[in-house]
Amino acid sequence: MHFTLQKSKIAKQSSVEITGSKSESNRLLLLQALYPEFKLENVSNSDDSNLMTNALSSQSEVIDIHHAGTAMRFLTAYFSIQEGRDTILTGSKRMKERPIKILVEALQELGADISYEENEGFPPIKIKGKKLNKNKVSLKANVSSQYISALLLIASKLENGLELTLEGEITSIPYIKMTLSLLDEIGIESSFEGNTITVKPNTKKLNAKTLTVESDWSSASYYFSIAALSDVGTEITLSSYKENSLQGDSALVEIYKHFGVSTVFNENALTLKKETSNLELLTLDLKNAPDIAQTIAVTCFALGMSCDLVGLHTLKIKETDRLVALKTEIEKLGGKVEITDKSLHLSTSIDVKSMVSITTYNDHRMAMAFAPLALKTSIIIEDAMVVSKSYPTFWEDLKSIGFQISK
Ligand SMILES: O=C(O)C1=C[C@@H](OP(=O)(O)O)[C@@H](O)[C@H](O)C1
Ligand SMILES: C=C(OP(=O)(O)O)C(=O)O
Repeated sequence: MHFTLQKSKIAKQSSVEITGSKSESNRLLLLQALYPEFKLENVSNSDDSNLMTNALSSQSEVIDIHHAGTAMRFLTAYFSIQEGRDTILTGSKRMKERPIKILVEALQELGADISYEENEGFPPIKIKGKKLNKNKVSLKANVSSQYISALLLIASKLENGLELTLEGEITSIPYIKMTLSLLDEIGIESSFEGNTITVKPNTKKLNAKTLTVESDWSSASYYFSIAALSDVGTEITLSSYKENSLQGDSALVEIYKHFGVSTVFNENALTLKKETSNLELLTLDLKNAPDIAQTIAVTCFALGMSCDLVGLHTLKIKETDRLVALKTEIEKLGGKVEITDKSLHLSTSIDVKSMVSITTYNDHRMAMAFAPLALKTSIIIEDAMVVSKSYPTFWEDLKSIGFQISK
């Protein structure tokens, strides 16, 4: 279904509640399956977290995880240690193109029994759950941190814990640290020194407690963009957020200062305020926050700013090739974009074309990143419900703050 967003203006003050982080939820749901003694609040209502919940309680042999990358990677590790159980993990057409070999080889090295059902190195995979008897493994760390988090999540259930050696430059480090912090919150010990991560084994019951998931910072990014494109003085309040977040995308607070967006924390609420700004060339390395690259590129384009975004080497293997998708769609709107396989350069643009139809390529973040442009011009977002992968109420929330959206 295509949505038309008429050129809109938002209220001077508005507020939006966003549910729990998809990344934190998917980790905690897996940990809860391993350690049922703790409870969760503010779990993400995203499709990807629902798929994770259903997969963890499913008794079927074949589990289809659709487009959910973290769920695919985390469940590969989880089912590898479900002794005596056979599972086939499959997914969407795109999921079958998203590489998993580095994780599969690391698990096989630890003793797992995993084979490919179609193409080597890619889902679907067949996992024969068993006890893993080794505790040391090395893996390449520059392709996806999700492989590393997957291993860390099951590590405490291995007889001797786990010692992981990370090879090469480590990408998306905040996501690895998030995994270790959540292990620490539930009482599992670990250390991360240089390129070695160790996790201690655990056979005890953990102390029962309730963990409240912080709301999703990647979802918040679209409001940072909306604030940046709004009139000076506009305020948007988002909840529930913490000043000391486990989510690397909280770097938005610093990054959006370049666009004249200031932020104030008040208990669990975060208020964004548009101030005046200088529209200078922006250079950013996003290897620690890849999921906000699309938001930032579109904000720059809408404000007529040029930017150099680097550290984008993981974007090609996400829901779509996000570098190619960004170039194609920004150029439809009249922008000029140059890409390599790890960077994007946007030249200053003059006008944003009106009523352009944005293709979203089964990528929730393409739909959400381009939506704020409706503050500048009318725009069509194709296959708009793609947003449910991470943020199902996105369109209702946008309407509630003044966006004019019709089918
Ligand atoms: O661990 C996680 O929750 C995630 C890690 C990142 O992936 P990469 O490490 O593959 O960049 C990020 O892009 C993804 O949306 C969520
Ligand atoms: C890359 C993402 O998700 P995943 O890898 O879990 O599919 C994302 O949400 O932007």
